[in-house]
Amino acid sequence: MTKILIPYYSAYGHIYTMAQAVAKGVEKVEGSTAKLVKIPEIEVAKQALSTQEYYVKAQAVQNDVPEATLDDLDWADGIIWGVSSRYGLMPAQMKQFLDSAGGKWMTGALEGKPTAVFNSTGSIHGGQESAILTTAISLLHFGMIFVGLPYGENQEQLTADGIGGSPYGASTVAGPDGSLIPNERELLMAERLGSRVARIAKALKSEK
Ligand SMILES: Cc1cc2nc3c(=O)[nH]c(=O)nc-3n(C[C@H](O)[C@H](O)[C@H](O)COP(=O)(O)O)c2cc1C
Repeated sequence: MTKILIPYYSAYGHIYTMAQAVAKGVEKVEGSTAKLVKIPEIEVAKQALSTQEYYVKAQAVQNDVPEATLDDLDWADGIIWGVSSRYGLMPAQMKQFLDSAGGKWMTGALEGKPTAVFNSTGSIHGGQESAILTTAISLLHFGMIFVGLPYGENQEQLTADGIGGSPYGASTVAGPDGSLIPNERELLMAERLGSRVARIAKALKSEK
């Protein structure tokens, strides 16, 4: 069985919806299984956001998703990270989790595992590419093999419409007020990203 972990942080639910599409893509690859885990909330954000009805509702929907642990990283043959943009970068929640994984970096536990990133922003030019590419820097420090989302498999990218998706990874535009939901084309690209990582993880595993 090829095991693909999908650790994500989603304050308002868009990344969670994308994560489900990524998982669907993983499971389309024969012999692959996907596990969704949410990155733990940080105290300062909990205090700031728990008064927002929209945040509370989105968290309730994710109640049954287990929290990510460092052991999950060992379990996985491939890891696809769900990272929304915070000032053009990954959220502090995700950075804190990665920082807590220093032991995995030291032992090289993640070296050679394929990895990818999907994203959500408020606005079209709010930093989808910057958040994905800067997250890739950390993943390369862990020795992971970064997997993108090629045009050849994702013709939806060849558009001037205000949708997500780039050669760097799948993404969605949530809208400045968060009122948009991931559209069909964005979900399809997220699915294909899941399949691509699963296929690569399966091939790498068979070589061991
Ligand atoms: C502190 C903070 C910083 C943000 N920074 C950006 C940003 O740089 N660019 C952008 O387009 N959206 C930004 N947003 C909007 C989020 O990216 C958007 O709410 C998120 O993609 C929605 O995903 P979620 O529903 O999974 O939380 C920011 C939101 C917050 C709360």
